[in-house]
Amino acid sequence: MKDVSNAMRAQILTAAVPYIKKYTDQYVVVKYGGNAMIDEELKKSVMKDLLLLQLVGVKVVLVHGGGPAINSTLEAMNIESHFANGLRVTDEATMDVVQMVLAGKVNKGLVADLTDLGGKAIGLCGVDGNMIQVHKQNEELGYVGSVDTIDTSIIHDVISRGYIPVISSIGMGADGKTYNINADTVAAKIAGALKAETMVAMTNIDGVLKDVHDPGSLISKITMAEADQLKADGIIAGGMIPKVDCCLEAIEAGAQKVFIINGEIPHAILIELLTDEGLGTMFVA
Ligand SMILES: Nc1ncnc2c1ncn2[C@@H]1O[C@H](COP(=O)(O)OP(=O)(O)O)[C@@H](O)[C@H]1O
Ligand SMILES: CC(=O)N[C@@H](CCC(=O)OP(=O)(O)O)C(=O)O
Repeated sequence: MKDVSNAMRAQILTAAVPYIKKYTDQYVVVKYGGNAMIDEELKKSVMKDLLLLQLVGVKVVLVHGGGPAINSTLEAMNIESHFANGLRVTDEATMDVVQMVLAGKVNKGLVADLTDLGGKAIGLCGVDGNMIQVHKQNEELGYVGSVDTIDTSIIHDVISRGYIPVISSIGMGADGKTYNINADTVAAKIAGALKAETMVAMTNIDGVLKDVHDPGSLISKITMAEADQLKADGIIAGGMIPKVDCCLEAIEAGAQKVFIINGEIPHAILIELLTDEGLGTMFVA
């Protein structure tokens, strides 16, 4: 019995070799957030997958959100949450909480998980090293930043030293203030700035669906024109709109492989990248 399972394990590992070769030395920007990040065990399993990718030579960049964690902290502090077009209206008090939760609790939690699993990770936000420079998107949204430039030098440094950069979506304004940015947007901008070949957005749904209530209606491959049509038809709605927009932006910036996958499926990222079996939605030009 033991021999059979060992043989099977070896078969699975060697079957991944041609896929691994495709990604070796390539940047893979992973956006991880939302509800897919809530389950602690699942989170550890995702971190293990990222470490495996790093071990086989992939330059992993982890960009994280944490919307649900911000919501629950705001609620505990009796601060109301408001959103406009999927973006959090961020006054000064809300910004303090966003920074505390994202750059503190969530970021350090992910770094701790990666470290505990034997990996090497450095937690950063866009304020560190003035990495993500922003301007105020508009007055109505308050401290929400629109990205002007990304300085990738610190990302290169961290990766060259063998660490996974773990980046939270907070930017630095020319006015000396810190700004809240949607984490999908940060992932797409970083993918563009790094000229990454691959971006993977992990969420809590299988990908883009023709009918949001029917998991069988998954669209495995979607072009930019098709995505625009589905948005116009109201089929891509809510939180999926900014996510799809960011995927399209990554494609426009030159990424070849852009996916939305369900982070709640165990080892979804390994299955998507290292097997023939496409799990989620792949974006193509
Ligand atoms: N056509 C669609 N296909 C899939 N999900 C959709 C679609 N339209 C709207 N959605 C919604 O978008 C949500 C994903 O966005 P969001 O919750 O903001 O993700 P995250 O928190 O991971 O960033 C899904 O859970 C789903 O409810
Ligand atoms: C401006 C804005 O909306 N920022 C987001 C940042 C976190 C995020 O994007 O988290 P998820 O990826 O988990 O949704 C927020 O405050 O919720």
